[in-house]
Amino acid sequence: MPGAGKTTLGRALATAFELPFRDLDEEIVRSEGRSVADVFQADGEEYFRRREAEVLRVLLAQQPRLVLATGGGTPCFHNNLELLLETGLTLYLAVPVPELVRRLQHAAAARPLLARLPDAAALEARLSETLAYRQRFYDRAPLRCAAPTCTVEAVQHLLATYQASA
Ligand SMILES: Nc1ncnc2c1ncn2[C@@H]1O[C@H](COP(=O)(O)OP(=O)(O)O)[C@@H](O)[C@H]1O
Ligand SMILES: O=C(O)C1=C[C@@H](OP(=O)(O)O)[C@@H](O)[C@H](O)C1
Ligand SMILES: [Mg+2]
Repeated sequence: MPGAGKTTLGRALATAFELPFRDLDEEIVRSEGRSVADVFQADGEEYFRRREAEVLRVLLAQQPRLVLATGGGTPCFHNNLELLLETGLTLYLAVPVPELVRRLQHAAAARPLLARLPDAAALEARLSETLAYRQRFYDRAPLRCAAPTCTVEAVQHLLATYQASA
């Protein structure tokens, strides 16, 4: 979900694992030469999702070993989840909606699907609806950590347990 901490934790995990880090939104921004908000505004969500799927495929083909922070919607469109499950190890950051609201209420403008909502109650309603639809995708990730313990150390522990059971 937006605000779950994918970009923040992904960067820290990449440092800890000494792997390159990429943020899919940043790759789209680089490829498009404009912000995510501008892409949504000028060309709409369908266009953004098409570019998101294309940029994801190019990135994974070019750089198979990396830590990748996706966007919150990435696994829910264009079979991206199947690709992510086949090519890598996916981690779902489960963060309760009220905590997402706390993190995003002053930063929603940069996230077009959450922009222009009148107040925190509307933001909470939008996030709850979005999560209710997306949960089925997020639950397919083999690794999951729940706030407030989505730390580098927690993920290292999760990975060790996962690898020991593989
Ligand atoms: N573990 C955390 N605890 C509290 N705030 C966090 C945490 N991780 C990220 N944040 C804050 O939440 C906001 C969204 O983080 P970000 O990494 O951009 O999330 P995402 O990429 O999932 O949308 C930022 O303001 C960030 O500083
Ligand atoms: O949840 C979503 O559909 C989106 C999340 C955003 O990324 P973050 O999850 O990093 O905010 C970005 O990809 C776009 O605004 C759409
Ligand atoms: Mg992000």
